[in-house]
Amino acid sequence: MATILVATIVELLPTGGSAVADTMPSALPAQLVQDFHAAFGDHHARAVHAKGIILEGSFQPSADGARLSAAPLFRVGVPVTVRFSDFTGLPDIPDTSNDANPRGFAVKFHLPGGAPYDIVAHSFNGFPAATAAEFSSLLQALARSGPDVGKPTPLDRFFADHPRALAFFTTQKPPPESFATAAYFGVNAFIFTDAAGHSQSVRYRFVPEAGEHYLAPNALKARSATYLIDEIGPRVRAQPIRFTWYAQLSELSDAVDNPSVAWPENRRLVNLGVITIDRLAANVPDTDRGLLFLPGNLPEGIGIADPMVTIRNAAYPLSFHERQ
Ligand code: HEM
Repeated sequence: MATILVATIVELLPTGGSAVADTMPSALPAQLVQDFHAAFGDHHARAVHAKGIILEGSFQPSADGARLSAAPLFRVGVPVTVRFSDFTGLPDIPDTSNDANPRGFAVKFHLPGGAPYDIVAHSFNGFPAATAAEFSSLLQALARSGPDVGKPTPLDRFFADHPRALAFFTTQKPPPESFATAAYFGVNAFIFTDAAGHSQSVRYRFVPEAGEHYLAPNALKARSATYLIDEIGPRVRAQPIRFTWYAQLSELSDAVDNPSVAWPENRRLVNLGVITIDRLAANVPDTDRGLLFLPGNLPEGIGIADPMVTIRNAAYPLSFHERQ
């Protein structure tokens, strides 16, 4: 049944992986959710980043954030809910697995008045595909490349034509010591508009106050399949976990619609403020099931620069409804 559905949707899709495809409100979001299921199985959980843990805290803005965007968020501290996660749609993926990279970091800012603002980031400064349509092709190649498939697999062929996808899967950092010791990247670009109406494209990054620490192979061997989930509770009870949130400012030559290319490291980073995580949430199935982070939930003063965000924003609720 699922195969027939996917085949039908594939016929409806525009061919190729152009940015134009990402602006179309086509069947692509539904296709992408099916692609995740084909690649990872459907476990009645998040289609991807299925394994995770929820914590609570607050955001305190910096003065520089308010200069860059008129968003009220940068004028007042607000509570946040965050969820750290492992990659793939496998709810029981071992935290020690390399396939669990990149790790996820999603933040929900509880703004005054109740309007939501969400950021959904991961621990790699880039993405394996330039557009959502290209990402769909990658997931389909992955799904068709099981251990019994002869070489070159569809994934090998995809990598041969898409070196950035190969780099994504082969240059991840080792598993982190803790979810609190990885840096996270927003990857897609957004537009900040200041009080005078001046606009600037930015990409987000979250830098851990505890420093970045990753596990050497020997140390990893001693860790359990749930070491990240087990570690974060005692850590946050002992002391708050902090991340500084930065906006990386684009320059004219930086593409805002291709998250597979990281912007040069010499681009200016503006400190937007600090996220302080100070307690575990009630990590019961109802809480996790009811939590939806939407990358297109934006406050006034922040807009979408990368069309991939629009497709993501349509795909996440489909997965959310499936897992109710
Ligand atoms: C076309 C590109 C993408 C698609 C189609 C996609 C799709 C999805 C879907 C369907 C979910 C599950 C939503 C839910 O059930 O609540 C999800 C979750 C997630 N995605 Fe994406 N995603 C894309 C790009 C990205 C990018 C660029 C990042 C990181 C920069 C990212 C990071 C995450 C994370 C961390 C979660 C877990 C959120 C949570 O904790 O609830 N995704 N994605």
